[in-house]
Amino acid sequence: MKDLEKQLGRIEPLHQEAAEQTRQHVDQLTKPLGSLGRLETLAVELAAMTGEAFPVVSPPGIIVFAADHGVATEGVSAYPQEVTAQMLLNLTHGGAGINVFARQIGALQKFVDVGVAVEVDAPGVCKKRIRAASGNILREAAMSREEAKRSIQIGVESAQEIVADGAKVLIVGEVGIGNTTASSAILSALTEADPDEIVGRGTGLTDEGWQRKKAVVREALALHRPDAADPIDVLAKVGGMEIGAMAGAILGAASRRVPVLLDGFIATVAALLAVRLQPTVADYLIAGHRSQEPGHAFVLKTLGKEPLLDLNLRLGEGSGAALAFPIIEASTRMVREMATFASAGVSDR
Ligand SMILES: Cc1cc2ncn([C@H]3O[C@H](COP(=O)(O)O)[C@@H](O)[C@H]3O)c2cc1C
Ligand SMILES: O=C(O)c1cccnc1
Repeated sequence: MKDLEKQLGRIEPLHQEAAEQTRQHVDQLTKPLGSLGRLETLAVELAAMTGEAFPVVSPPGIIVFAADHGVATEGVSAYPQEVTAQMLLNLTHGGAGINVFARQIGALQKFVDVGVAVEVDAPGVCKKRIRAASGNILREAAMSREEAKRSIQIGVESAQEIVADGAKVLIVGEVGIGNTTASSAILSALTEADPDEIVGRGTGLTDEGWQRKKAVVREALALHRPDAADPIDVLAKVGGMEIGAMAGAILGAASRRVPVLLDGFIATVAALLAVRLQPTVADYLIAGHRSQEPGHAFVLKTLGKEPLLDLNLRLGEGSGAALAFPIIEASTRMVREMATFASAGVSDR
């Protein structure tokens, strides 16, 4: 995507010198060699991403993108479409799960409407509406190619804005009734995964609803035949605007050397889209948690990422990533605040 490259610039390779400096420093801290396990590798990864041997990850920035899905009328979600707009309003009032966890970690928060069916009039909503809900993928494309590109562009810009506001790590989240259906279709299209293996119950479908959802994904893929080698085609035909925006935001953060802490199934499918658009973005991703949605384990494996937490969550909104944030913050505090054997006068081996 040429315009995207122009807008992003290059996503820089990892900073090996900073990583090496951190690795050496971690080995001088007052603890048995390697005893802080994954925290140690995380600290080194964060140095490689940011280019700083003593990285800072606070404050994190959380962007929640909201959009509706035409396919929601096909009985693929346990909840009705109007919940998307209602949850967007709830987010601006600070009452959603992600608001609570965002406050807990002192995060900057941004809520972006990229295509909710009914416009929400609230001062906290950033209005970047592409259209009122995507098309029903059982009958038509989710959106045009131009609209898909626009969703990515909005994501890039939103990330650049929150980074300019001071965010040191990016978390992307979403609300959009029906978006686990769209994410499953994207994942199947990009990886040829069998819908039976990756389609889950989303918000809590009954057995019957779950079977219907699998059939919907299968039929939508058979109708549109998205081109796996063309991520924009996949996004346009079976995706969603908030998923495109999340992919764009992930690219936008990485282009500023800002690490991305991934949430659940939907956010991680967006990350896979981003990786297919620009493979180097993979170096800037940390998996926050593993969601209950079966496709999440699959997409994490495809990306080669091991999640920090496994708490049986299935909420989305960025919630699992926000809950994982204190772990990455701990890794940076370890580097910055622990004494070394030399400074503390503790005997080395
Ligand atoms: C009250 C409520 C709050 C939510 N917050 C996130 N989601 C999550 O559930 C939806 C996806 O699941 P499905 O594909 O089954 O519709 C998305 O809105 C997602 O963000 C919610 C869902 C509900 C009902
Ligand atoms: O894993 C997720 O992100 C998820 C799962 C179910 C419903 N909403 C989000």
